Amino acid sequence: MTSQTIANAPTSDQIRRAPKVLLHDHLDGGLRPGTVVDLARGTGYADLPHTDPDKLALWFHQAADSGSLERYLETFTHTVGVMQTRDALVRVAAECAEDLAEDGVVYAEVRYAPEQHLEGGLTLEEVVEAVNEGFRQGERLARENGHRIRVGALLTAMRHAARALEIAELANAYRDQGVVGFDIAGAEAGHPPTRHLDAFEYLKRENNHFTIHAGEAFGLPSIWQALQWCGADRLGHGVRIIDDIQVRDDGTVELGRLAAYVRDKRVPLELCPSSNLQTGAASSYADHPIGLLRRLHFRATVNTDNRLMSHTSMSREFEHLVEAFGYTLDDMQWFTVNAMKSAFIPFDERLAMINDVIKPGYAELKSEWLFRQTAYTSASSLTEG
Ligand SMILES: O=c1[nH]cnc2c1ncn2[C@H]1C[C@H](O)[C@@H](CO)O1
Ligand SMILES: [Zn+2]
Repeated sequence: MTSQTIANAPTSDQIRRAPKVLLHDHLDGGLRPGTVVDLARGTGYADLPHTDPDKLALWFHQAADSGSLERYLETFTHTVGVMQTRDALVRVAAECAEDLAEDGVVYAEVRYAPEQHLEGGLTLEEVVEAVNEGFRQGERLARENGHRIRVGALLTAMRHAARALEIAELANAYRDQGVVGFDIAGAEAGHPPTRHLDAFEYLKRENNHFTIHAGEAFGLPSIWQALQWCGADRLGHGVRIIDDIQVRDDGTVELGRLAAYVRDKRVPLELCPSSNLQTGAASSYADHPIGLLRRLHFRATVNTDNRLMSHTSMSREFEHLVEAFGYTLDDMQWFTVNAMKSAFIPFDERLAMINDVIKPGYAELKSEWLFRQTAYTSASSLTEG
């Protein structure tokens, strides 16, 4: 790396303080390890592989590091297992909002599957209300600690199950009460999103928004179905769109019809680099398709997916990308504005976040960098003179 790129690289502290926007984060993939242990004790959940929080954190990370989406998803048995009571859901949601705010996230859409939290006798509505209460509590606590964050919920239906329409109706019912959209997740191979067309058609008739996990473990057909059959507003991951992009030896690039459609229509890609490394969708940060997709000006965004399983945060994701691609604060701002433009809240609110929070935040950090640069230049000219 040249001294120029080192001087331009944001520091860890700047990355953390930079305003960030997160569109793809699973509530049941982001618990604090200590909270999993506490909740298991409190609710009588006896199946945790460890009761020491550090050992448990390592277990989640290693077990998820399997190279297969199916095995990665098995680890959720334990987090979902301890999220079956109202108090547990409120606590997990509040801590999620606090942790994201502490990490410099100013806007987040956090998803979870209500149908997976009914074992303790809660109704779907009670699940949504508990999580909403937790998010509001976390936003308040964050504000008391000097951070501002807004968190919206996405309701996920599991693609192997048959409750998508019911969950879509639930998302619509809570639309103006903290729920901003709908998603489907779960193992991709063998579970095409077209099985849930009734849910997507219902949401379209209601002028509502949805994203679909597609193009993660399975390639282009899954992305094509999500967009052209189901009408997804965004792609959860979508990273395999790279299979429709040809880079020739002379550096020229050719987009296939689907990749061209995704770029032309500005379809947001909710890219999750660390998660992709764990499930085998990419082999290293430096080889992750995000580098090419950013260069080609796709509507790429950076996301965490599952902070517990991937031992990550938004700041960590950006640190990896800064190291792999030499990204600067300008690149971070580009990804952040892309994400804010792609959020499911109304246009005027997205615009206000961009103009009043994101741009001023980056301008402030860049001005710090300018002063650092002046100090660096005058110090080196003194030594050289
Ligand atoms: O990366 C993912 N791909 C597909 N499904 C996922 C991913 N991460 C989490 N999930 C599943 C497991 C969770 O229990 C569910 C709802 O958050 O969504
Ligand atoms: Zn996901």
